[in-house]
Amino acid sequence: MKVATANQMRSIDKYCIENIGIPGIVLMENAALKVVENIDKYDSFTIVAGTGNNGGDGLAIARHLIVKNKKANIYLIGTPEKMSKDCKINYNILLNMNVKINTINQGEDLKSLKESVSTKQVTVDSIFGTGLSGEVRGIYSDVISIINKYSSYTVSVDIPSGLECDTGKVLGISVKADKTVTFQLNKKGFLNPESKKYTGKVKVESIGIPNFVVEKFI
Ligand SMILES: NC(=O)C1=CN([C@@H]2O[C@H](COP(=O)(O)OP(=O)(O)OC[C@H]3O[C@@H](n4cnc5c(N)ncnc54)[C@H](O)[C@@H]3O)[C@@H](O)[C@H]2O)[C@H](O)CC1
Ligand SMILES: [K+]
Repeated sequence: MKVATANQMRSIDKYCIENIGIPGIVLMENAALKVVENIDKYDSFTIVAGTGNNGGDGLAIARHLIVKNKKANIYLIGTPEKMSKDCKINYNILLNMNVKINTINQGEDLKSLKESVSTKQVTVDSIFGTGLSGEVRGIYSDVISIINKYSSYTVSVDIPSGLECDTGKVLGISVKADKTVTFQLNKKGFLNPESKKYTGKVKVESIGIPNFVVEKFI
């Protein structure tokens, strides 16, 4: 099975968008729908989103769950100003749908997150993906601790947040997922036996990237 590094995934993404003309938001929507396919047998969710494209995936997942009349509590770590372009698109769609988005800035907000993670069936981890760089600290570390302590079933989007894509090493702290839905290709870090504690079962899902593009970079 082919495996990819973070840089290879970024190059594949870039080529799709710039040379083939598949907009990033289309890849993000495909990614979100594949995660929803893997979790839609459940009824209640806590979605924890960062401000990069991994977070954007999570916000799109939340939208599809809401449209399916599932109970979905959304928690955003970071400010809308920091959002990537495609994350912001999905954020604005939810605002236009009058969906409540809880922001986690300080300790007080963590109580609400703990309550949701403890009572909903599934926690969706869409904090960091291939863009994680450097140690996870502060509020991000607090959030991951809460997920690991109180979530009964955790699904990580693309990569458990806190796990380094290329090595499978934990950068300070990582989500311990029951399942990881990773996009298009398995990740090099998942070959590290130590990563199994954090990825749980790995499901590789195509997100509509043509094979010839993958073969160009892998
Ligand atoms: N072709 C594909 O595979 C697709 C993947 N998608 C998703 O996009 C992410 C990668 O998105 P990116 O914006 O590059 O990065 P992340 O969202 O993973 O995180 C970046 C985000 O986090 C901040 N950050 C990074 N390190 C730290 C840290 N140590 N502490 C705090 N904050 C940190 C950074 O500033 C950014 O804000 C990929 O994993 C997939 O989920 C696309 O959606 C579809 C195509
Ligand atoms: K993640």
